[in-house]
Amino acid sequence: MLSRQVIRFLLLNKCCTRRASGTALDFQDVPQPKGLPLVGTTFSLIAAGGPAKLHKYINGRHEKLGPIFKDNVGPVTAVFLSDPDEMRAVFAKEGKYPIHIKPESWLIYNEKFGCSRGLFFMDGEEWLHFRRIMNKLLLKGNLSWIEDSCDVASQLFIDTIKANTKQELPNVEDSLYKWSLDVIVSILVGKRTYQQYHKEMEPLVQDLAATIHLVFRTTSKMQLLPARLAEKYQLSRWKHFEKSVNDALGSAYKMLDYLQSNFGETDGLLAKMIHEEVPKKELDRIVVDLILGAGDTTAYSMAWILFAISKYPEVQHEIRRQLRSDQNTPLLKNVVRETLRLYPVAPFLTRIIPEDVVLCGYTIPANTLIVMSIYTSGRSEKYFKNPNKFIPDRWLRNSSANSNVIQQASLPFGMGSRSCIGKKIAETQFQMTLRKVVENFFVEIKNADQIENVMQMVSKPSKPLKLIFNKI
Ligand code: HEM
Repeated sequence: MLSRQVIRFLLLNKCCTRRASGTALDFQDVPQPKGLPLVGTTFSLIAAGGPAKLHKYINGRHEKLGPIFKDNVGPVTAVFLSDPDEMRAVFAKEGKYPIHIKPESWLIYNEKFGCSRGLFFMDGEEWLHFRRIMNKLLLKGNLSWIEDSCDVASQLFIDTIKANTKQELPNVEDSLYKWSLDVIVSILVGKRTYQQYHKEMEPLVQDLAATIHLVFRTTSKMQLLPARLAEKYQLSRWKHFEKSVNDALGSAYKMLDYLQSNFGETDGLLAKMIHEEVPKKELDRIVVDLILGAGDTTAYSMAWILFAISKYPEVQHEIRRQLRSDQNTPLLKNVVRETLRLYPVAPFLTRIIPEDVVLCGYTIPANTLIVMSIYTSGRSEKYFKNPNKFIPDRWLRNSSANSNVIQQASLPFGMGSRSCIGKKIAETQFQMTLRKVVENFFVEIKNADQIENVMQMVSKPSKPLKLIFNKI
């Protein structure tokens, strides 16, 4: 019998040969798991642990079927892809207005309440217009103002920890949600204003953190249900979801109104958007969605970073040692990269390509849903030596720890013109907070062995982390 690795090697080689000879196979030949018509493998997914295990379930499918397979997700046929080179081919064909899918429950909510939303929900010319403005403000040029804002917010987090040293930090998740919202509000109004007024804003930030935290729980509970039916029959899950979104949008708009009426003219993002003449209505939509988009992604990524450095204490010691001689040590950046490779909070990226595209040697018809398995590519043996090990130095140029690492094999923020607009904010806040944590504390974890990676809209630790911050 052929081993799994041999089968994978043959599949990969077959892809390359077909691509080189220019003879693509038909869509119907794309490998497919056995499943019931219509529901596809939904039942196998439930048996494998439900949506919480989706990334691992799809990873298992890739191990069996190779870098490409197709499967029914409910009534839709999707193509799953895990090879980084083939993903690059998808982004190369995504065109001027890349299309990604949005959670059905959110689309129904937006439709029901006539809710216009920010960048993630925009499409076509409208998306491109506002995306260009936001690229200029958040991804290009001098971004030292972002560092300044992250500095204030990460210091607030350190102060929270200082009040809880030598004992388990209670409600780590809540503290991290609060920290992620401190960052985004500080970005909106600028460092000086946030430094001066954060105490006054505290109840609003706490309220935001709580309501946004809840929305992600209720959205993930909608994952396996057909949202339209759940709404039509007013199932309790739908009702909880609808209420939580009302509350979260309500508190985000309340915060925005407060910031605009008091601090609209400061040196933060709000003032920069006004300067770029973003109309009030669109400014509100975009900013509210930045607030919502920042919450869970950064809170759980930071949780994974704390998990990683407490599980690998030698990494903590090394960061501290390197910081003494080089404040700009690449190790901070590489710890963040390595954490996001192993624990990407968004383990899948989606695209719908408006023309036929050849992937792994198969012709994929226009408008097919393509799901890129970032969790699987980030743990690919082809690109990462000892893929399941946490080795931050593998990202060093000319690293002996890993000579064949390539950027596109780990895409936590996506790729191309529709990649994450909050990437620089997130990277800056992680590095800055990590630096401050390591400079002030030695972090221990009491339950590392019990922590699994589960999906609840984003991938997160299965249990609250039991972290102890020892002052140094
Ligand atoms: C670890 C942190 C984060 C991760 C891993 C992450 C991941 C992603 C990914 C993968 C996408 C691309 C989706 C696609 O290609 O279709 C995306 C888009 C987006 N992200 Fe993030 N994100 C993070 C933090 C943030 C933050 C801090 C903000 C807000 C300040 C934010 C706001 C957005 C928005 C608005 C979009 C939609 C962009 C568009 O459609 O043009 N994200 N994010």
